[in-house]
Amino acid sequence: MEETKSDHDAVQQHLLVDMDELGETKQKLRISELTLILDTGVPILSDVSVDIPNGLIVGIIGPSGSGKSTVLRAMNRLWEPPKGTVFLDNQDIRDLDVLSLRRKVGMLFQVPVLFEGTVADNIRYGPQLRGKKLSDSEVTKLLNLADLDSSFATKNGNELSVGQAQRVALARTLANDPEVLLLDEPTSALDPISTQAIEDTILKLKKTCKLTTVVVSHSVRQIQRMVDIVYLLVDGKIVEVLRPDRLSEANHPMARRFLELS
Ligand SMILES: Nc1ncnc2c1ncn2[C@@H]1O[C@H](COP(=O)(O)OP(=O)(O)OP(=O)(O)O)[C@@H](O)[C@H]1O
Repeated sequence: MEETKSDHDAVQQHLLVDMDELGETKQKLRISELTLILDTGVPILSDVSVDIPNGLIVGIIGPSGSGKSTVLRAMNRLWEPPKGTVFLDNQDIRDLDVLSLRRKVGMLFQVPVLFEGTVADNIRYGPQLRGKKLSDSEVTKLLNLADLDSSFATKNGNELSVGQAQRVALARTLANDPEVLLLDEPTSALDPISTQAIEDTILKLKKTCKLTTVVVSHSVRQIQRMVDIVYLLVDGKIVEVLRPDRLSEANHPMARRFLELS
């Protein structure tokens, strides 16, 4: 059945989240009625609206294939959303230079891919594109932020575990001084220790830098540990918006099933 504007409003009104209660009302990023229908006529996203308040961590969860990554990729134009659907600080991201958008809205993927060269080369890469050379102490600071010590700077990517490589990828993203961080199942390939290091870093960045973060995760536990607001996506539609401590109050049958099985 097609979702209408009033269905969307109903979802929003049903919110168990009071944005004022969360203390931040300014929207850093906003997705408004985003729809993707493939040429074959298959709908992938239907009228998806997501508010991402400044300085908070927003989670997007839902069954496999529900469209979570597509929503995330729209936020830094890895998938080009239609005009008038995604806004950063109230500016349509389609009107922004794509490279500067991706610097402001950094992304971390499920599996880290490091460039050839040392860890320090990787971390220096982004700033270098803008003509800035990070000093050794700046590289160390970024490594420390991602819970790695300075000895990693001279290592090569192929000497690292996946967990360490993911932390380097995080440090590399942070080197661009992003305003928003997009995390696409950032710890699903990692052991519990590396998972905790990534989660702790994100929580620290929220506290110290008020970094706005959007995380797609299959782990309900991770969502409960990290996020302020949870959007539940089912079959390309936002069906619930909840606080992480109130996930059990989800009404949508598919959302309930997903949460029970997770
Ligand atoms: N440009 C595209 N062309 C064809 N199919 C697409 C395109 N973009 C997304 N899809 C399809 O849309 C659906 C949603 O994909 P997406 O990766 O966003 O879901 P997901 O919720 O992140 O899934 P998972 O949890 O398994 O990673 C999938 O069936 C995918 O194959």
